[in-house]
Amino acid sequence: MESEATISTMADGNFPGLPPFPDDVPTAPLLRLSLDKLLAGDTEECERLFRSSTDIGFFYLDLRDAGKQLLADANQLFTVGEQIFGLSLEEKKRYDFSAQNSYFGYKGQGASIVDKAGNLDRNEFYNASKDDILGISDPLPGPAVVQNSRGLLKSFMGGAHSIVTLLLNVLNDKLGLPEDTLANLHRQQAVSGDQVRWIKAPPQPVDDRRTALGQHTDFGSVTILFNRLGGLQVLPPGKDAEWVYVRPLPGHAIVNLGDALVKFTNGLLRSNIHRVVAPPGAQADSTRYSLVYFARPEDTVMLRRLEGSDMIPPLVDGQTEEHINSKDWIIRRALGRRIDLGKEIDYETSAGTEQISQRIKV
Ligand SMILES: O=C(O)CCC(=O)C(=O)O
Ligand SMILES: [Fe+2]
Repeated sequence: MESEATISTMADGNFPGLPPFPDDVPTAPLLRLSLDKLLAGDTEECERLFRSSTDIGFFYLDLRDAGKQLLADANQLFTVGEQIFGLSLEEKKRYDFSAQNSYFGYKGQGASIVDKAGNLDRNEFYNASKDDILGISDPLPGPAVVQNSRGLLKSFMGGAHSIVTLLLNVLNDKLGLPEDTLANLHRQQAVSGDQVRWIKAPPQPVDDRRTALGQHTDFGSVTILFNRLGGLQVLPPGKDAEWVYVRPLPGHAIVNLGDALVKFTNGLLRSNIHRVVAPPGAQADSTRYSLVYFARPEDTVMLRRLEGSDMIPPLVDGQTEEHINSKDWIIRRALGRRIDLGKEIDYETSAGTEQISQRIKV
C-alpha cells in the first residue's frame, strides 16, 4: 500500500514530459477535497466543500480513486484536443457557429477582447455541447476527430455531470434548501448550455507575454477543469488583492463555482475571478492545453435568488434582480466580447458577477 507521504508527493509532482511548475511564484492555497470522502458523505469533507465554496469558490478535487475513469477520459481528451487544434484553420473555421448566435464549436485565436482596452485573446477554443453528444439536440457539424470521439465525450460528460450533481447535493444540504432543489435545476437530460471545452494557447514571445484569456467569472454553476501547465490565476477577494497562480496537481481537477450559484444564493456562494496568462517559469515555452467541463443550469432556469433556505441572505432594500434565464445569460457573456460578430462591444454589459466576487459590490 502507498503511504500518505508517497501519495502526496505524487500529487505535488509534475506532469510527465512537461517542464515543472516553478516553486517561486505565488500560488492560491486551495483546499484539496477527496471525491471518495464526499461520496461517502463524510461530514468534515462536506463542511470543507461548503467552506471553499463560500470563501473563494475554488478547490482541488482528488480523483485518484473514485474519479479514475474521469481522469482516464480526460487524458484521452487531451490527445483529442491536440488533434482538433492541429487541423487547418480553414477547416476549424467551418465549425465557428457564433454568427448563428451559438457559442458551441470553434473560436479562433484573437476573436475576443480580454479587457476594456480591447486587447485580444491568445487562445483557441473548441466547445462540444452536452445536448448534442447525448442526442438531446440536433447534432452539430464537427471535424471527424470530434465525431469519432462521441463515445469518449459521452463517458466524460456523464462522469463530470455526476460529480457536479454530488457537489450540488452537498451544497443543497448545507444551505438547507428543500431536497434536490439544485439538482433539479441541472438535470442531465434537460436542455442546457453544459459543454466540454478544449483550449490551446501557444507559447508567447519572450518580450510580449500577455493575458491569454481575460479575467472573468464562469457563466454557469460548476466548472471542472483539467490543467497540466500553469497559467491559470485567481484574484482573491478584496480591493488590494493580487493575482496568484493555481498550481496544477496530477490526479486532481480544479473545481470552481460560477455566476448561477452566486445568483441562486444572493452572493453567499462565490464565483471567483480568474484568468489565464503565459505559463510561469520554464513552462512558458510550452503549448498550453486545457480541458473543461462547464455545468450550467437548464436553459429556462431564471437566475435569481432561490426561496426555501434560511441561510441565503434576503434581498436588501432597493436590491433588484435582473429577469434573465440561464440561456440568455450565457449567450450574452460568451458572445458579448467577440470582435467578429459585427456588433458593438459593451464590456460591462457582458460582465458577470465579478464585482460581487471582488466583494466590492454586494
Ligand atoms: O484554461 C484554464 O485553465 C481556464 C479556462 C477558463 O477559465 C475558462 O475557459 O473559463
Ligand atoms: Fe473560466
